[in-house]
Amino acid sequence: MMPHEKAKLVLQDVGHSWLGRTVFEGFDLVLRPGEVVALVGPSGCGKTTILQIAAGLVEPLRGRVYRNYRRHAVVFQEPRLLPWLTTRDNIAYGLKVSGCAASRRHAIAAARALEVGLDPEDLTKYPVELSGGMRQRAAVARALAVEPDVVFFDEPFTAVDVGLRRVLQDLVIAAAARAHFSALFVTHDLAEAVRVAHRLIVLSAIDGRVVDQRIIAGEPGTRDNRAIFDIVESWSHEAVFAELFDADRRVSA
Ligand SMILES: Nc1ncnc2c1ncn2[C@@H]1O[C@H](COP(=O)(O)OP(=O)(O)OP(=O)(O)O)[C@@H](O)[C@H]1O
Repeated sequence: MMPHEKAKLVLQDVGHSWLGRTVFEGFDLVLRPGEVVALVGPSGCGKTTILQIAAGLVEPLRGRVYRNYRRHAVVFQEPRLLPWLTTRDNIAYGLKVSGCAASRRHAIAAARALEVGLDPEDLTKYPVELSGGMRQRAAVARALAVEPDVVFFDEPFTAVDVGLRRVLQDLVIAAAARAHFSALFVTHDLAEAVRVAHRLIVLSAIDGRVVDQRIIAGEPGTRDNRAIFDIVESWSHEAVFAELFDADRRVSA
C-alpha cells in the first residue's frame, strides 16, 4: 500500500550499488501531485541511478518504490529520436504504441509540437534535418504527448546552449502548470533547479547521502532571472553546496 496516500511516487530507504560498489543508501522521496522536485549533486553522486530506479528502468538493490500514477515519460540528456521516423511520428510514437488512431495522434503531435515551439513544417522533417535544440524540443513534445502524470527529466538541457536552455526550462514550467504533472528533475545546475522546481534535494558526491532538502521560495515561473541569481548567489556560500560549486569550478577551469 502507498505509504503516503496522495503521493504519486514514493522511494523508501532505497539504496543501490553498481559492480559491488555502493553508490547511495537510505534515499527517501515523496513526490506529490503537481510537484517538481529537483535532484542536484556533483557528477557521479548517483542522480541518474536514482532517476532510473524511480522510473522503473533499474531495479533497486535495497528499499521500496511505490507508484500511484497511470503513465510516466522520460526526457534524457540526448533526444533519442528514431532517425527513420519524421518529427511527427517521433512525437506520436508512444501514442501509436498504445493504440491511438492516426488522425488523433497526429493532432496531438501537432499540438505538442506547437507547445514546444516547433514550426508546423518541422513535423514532416526527419531528426537529421533538425538542429540539436529542435531535437530536444521534439523529445519534450514526445514526453508530453502521452499525457503523463509523472515526468522524469535526466539533465535534459545540459547539451543545449545557455539561451535555449532557458527557453526549454520555461517550456517545462509552462507545460507542468498546464498539465499538472509531477516531475523529478535531475541536474547539476543549481540555477536550473531553482528555476524549474518547487523543492530541491541535494546529494553528496562522497556517499550519495542527502545533504540538504529545501523548498524554493515562490512558484516555478514566478521567479525572474534576478530572483534566481540572488537565490543561487546566497546559497553558493553555504557548505551544503560546496561540492556542487567546486565541481563547477573544476569543469570551467
Ligand atoms: N550501469 C552502470 N554500471 C556500472 N556502474 C554504473 C552504472 N551506472 C552508473 N554507474 C556508476 O554509478 C555512479 C553514479 O552514477 P550516476 O550516473 O547515477 O551519477 P550522476 O550523479 O547522475 O552523474 P552525472 O551527473 O555525471 O550524470 C558512478 O560512479 C557511475 O560510474
